[in-house]
Amino acid sequence: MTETCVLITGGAGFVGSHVVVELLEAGESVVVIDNLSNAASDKDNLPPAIKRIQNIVNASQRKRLYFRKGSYGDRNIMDSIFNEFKIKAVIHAGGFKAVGESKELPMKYYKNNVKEALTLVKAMNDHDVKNIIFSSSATVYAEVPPEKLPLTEESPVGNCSCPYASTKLFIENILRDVTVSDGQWKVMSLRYFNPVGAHHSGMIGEDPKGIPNNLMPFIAQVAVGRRKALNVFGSDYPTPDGTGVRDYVHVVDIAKGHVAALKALPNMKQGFQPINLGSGVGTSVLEMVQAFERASGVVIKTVMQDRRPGDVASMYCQPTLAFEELGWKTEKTVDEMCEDLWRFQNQNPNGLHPSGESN
Ligand SMILES: NC(=O)c1ccc[n+]([C@@H]2O[C@H](COP(=O)([O-])OP(=O)(O)OC[C@H]3O[C@@H](n4cnc5c(N)ncnc54)[C@H](O)[C@@H]3O)[C@@H](O)[C@H]2O)c1
Ligand SMILES: CC(=O)N[C@H]1[C@@H](OP(=O)(O)OP(=O)(O)OC[C@H]2O[C@@H](n3ccc(=O)[nH]c3=O)[C@H](O)[C@@H]2O)O[C@H](CO)[C@H](O)[C@@H]1O
Repeated sequence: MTETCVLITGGAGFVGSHVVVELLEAGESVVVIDNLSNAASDKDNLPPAIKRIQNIVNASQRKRLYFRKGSYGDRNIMDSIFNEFKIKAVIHAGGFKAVGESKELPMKYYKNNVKEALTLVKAMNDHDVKNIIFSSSATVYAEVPPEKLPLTEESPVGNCSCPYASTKLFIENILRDVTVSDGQWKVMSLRYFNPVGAHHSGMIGEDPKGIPNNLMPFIAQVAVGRRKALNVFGSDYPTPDGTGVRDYVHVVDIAKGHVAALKALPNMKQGFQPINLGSGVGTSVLEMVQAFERASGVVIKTVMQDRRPGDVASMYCQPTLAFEELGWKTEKTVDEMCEDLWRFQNQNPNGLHPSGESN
């Protein structure tokens, strides 16, 4: 009999790998499609992230995990997956996400994130798979004055600060339009705020290529001795300590949000639903540094710098809709985010690359 599975694109990546663990633990069978464009690979073509997931979960859960190497934009591979398995829903976590690179190479982002996603959606439609959970981002929100915080799903979107952000909004709009044209489609667009941390086991976590752009991987690499000091981008923001404030959320909480979304999908009142995944609490750069120092026992050297172009002073969400619609709220604290990230960084000072080198 054909096995019923959840298909996840980008399942070897940071968020995707944590989602896969939570899905398996929730009893789902899971097919991962990833082209390993931003995930470590091994000679046998089974990426280290997938091997490590196999070690985290138990034997019966391991049997329910399948990996296919390829692009979600490759119609032949997608057809073969939809023919081989009965896919009950797709979690679309694959794609490119580097803000700076997207400004230098916008076409690369529009092709991979938007054009290839069209192929995925068309393949789903042709195989009558009409349930999708999309990895969207808080970056779709337009900048608002501080008095308009927290951001709700009704807050204005658009005016995107970079091509990456535009691709996320394009995909949301495509999916929304598809639900309007065909009432059988159910789409949940999960707008992540700042996912950080790692799995409690220390086996999987964020494995950025080159110099990290984001705060927490950078702090972790300073702590482990790979970088000399953290550049704090801006100390004159209108925030309590002058540094930027964000809504950090543990990646395992984010992953659990996908399991909750999967359960809620069949009972959705409307075809398209954006949902914020955040804690609702803002934490400053210096507060994150202090939390990481507590978790690691390492003093993080900081150097105050000018503001990073495109950054906002403060950004955090109102997460009440996630609780109403999904019964989801964050459970893990900033200290747990730092403790788990530190465990992962300590156990894997050079990331997940099998040769031990940074990828
Ligand atoms: N991590 C964040 O801070 C964050 C915040 C908001 C939204 N998101 C979104 O969440 C998703 C996952 O982010 P992440 O942090 O896990 O990134 P990631 O780069 O670690 O994971 C993405 C995965 O997708 C794969 N991929 C890329 N293009 C592909 C293609 N055409 N076919 C198959 N696989 C492909 C990559 O190899 C990688 O393993 C992305 O869509 C990202 O835009 C991430
Ligand atoms: C402009 C930009 O890149 N935006 C992306 C970044 O948002 P964010 O800017 O929210 O996340 P981030 O981790 O890059 O930065 C968080 C905070 O730390 C500050 N900071 C960051 C790095 C550093 O070396 N020093 C430092 O001070 C930064 O100015 C901000 O105040 O990540 C998000 C995912 O989590 C989304 O992908 C955003 O699109």
